Amino acid sequence: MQTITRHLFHPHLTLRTAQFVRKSPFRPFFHAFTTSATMSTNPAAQMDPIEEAKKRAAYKAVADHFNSNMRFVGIGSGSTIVYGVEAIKAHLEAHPASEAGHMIWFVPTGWNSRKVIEQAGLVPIAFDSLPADATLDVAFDGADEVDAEMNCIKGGGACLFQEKLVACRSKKFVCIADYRKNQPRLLTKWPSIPIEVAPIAHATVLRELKQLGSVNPKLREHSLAKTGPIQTDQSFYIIDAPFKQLLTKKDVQEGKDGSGKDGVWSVDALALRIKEISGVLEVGLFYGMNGDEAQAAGQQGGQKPVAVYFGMEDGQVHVQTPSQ
Ligand SMILES: O=C[C@H](O)[C@H](O)[C@H](O)COP(=O)(O)O
Repeated sequence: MQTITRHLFHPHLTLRTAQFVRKSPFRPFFHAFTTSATMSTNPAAQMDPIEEAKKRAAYKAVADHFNSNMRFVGIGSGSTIVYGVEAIKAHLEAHPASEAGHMIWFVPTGWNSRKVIEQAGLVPIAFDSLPADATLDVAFDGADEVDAEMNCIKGGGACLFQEKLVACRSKKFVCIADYRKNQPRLLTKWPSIPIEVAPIAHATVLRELKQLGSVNPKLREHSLAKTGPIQTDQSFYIIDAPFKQLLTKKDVQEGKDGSGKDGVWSVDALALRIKEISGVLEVGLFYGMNGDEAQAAGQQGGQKPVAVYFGMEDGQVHVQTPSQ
């Protein structure tokens, strides 16, 4: 963890890191890094309870879903996944993959994710360098909010497009989060849906989102306004679109209308509708099938996690699976 923190404050990265920290959705990333640094340099210091919750969840998720025989492992983005990489590194120190006669390639979901992989001494492989027939054994990633049906909002750190590519190329996406993310419906505590858009199309996408019922969707900008919009790893923009709380499948089965009337949408209907807008690269709603369901249907992987590990306030880890 010390090396990760040192790397983030390396002079070459100062500007990018500072930009990363300033805007609010990225602050938790910075918080995790600084808190972790405090933890590792001052053993007497108390760890932030939220960071403790993330760490416990990450270690349990890795213990349950990672092993040294794996070949390709996806690594998501954000403050929580840092603990997942820490847990993987610890596992590999005790059970080296070389003893199993091979190496493990770690597939990042963006620039920051790749740096976390590298600083842990693990070996990254770019998504587009994967062998054509390779399916990832597992992908670990965080989320901004998770509903009762394990739909997720992602993209608070602007990495949703590559995260979705990696999740859909993995046998299973395992989500790691703290208790604040565990909500009955999406958009309960997390305020908006991140949407990655082509810069030239941002104004028309904003207009269409308003027509779909989004109240005051905004282009995500650096807090220093003159530095302009945040750019993703694809050099695209992010729009944060608030909507009314999203209905689950169960809500719809019980007769609620999630077709967009009066701005009330179900997760699936809204995700599909937003994806239809010209200029949208990807929407930060992870929904539909999980990896197990996708493989049973002859596909590679799914957007939804097969399990969500929530670090709870009481020190426990709650594991949510589709059967619950
Ligand atoms: O774009 C960022 C990703 O979707 C993150 O996985 C998500 O924002 C959760 O981040 P954190 O672990 O920092 O809460």
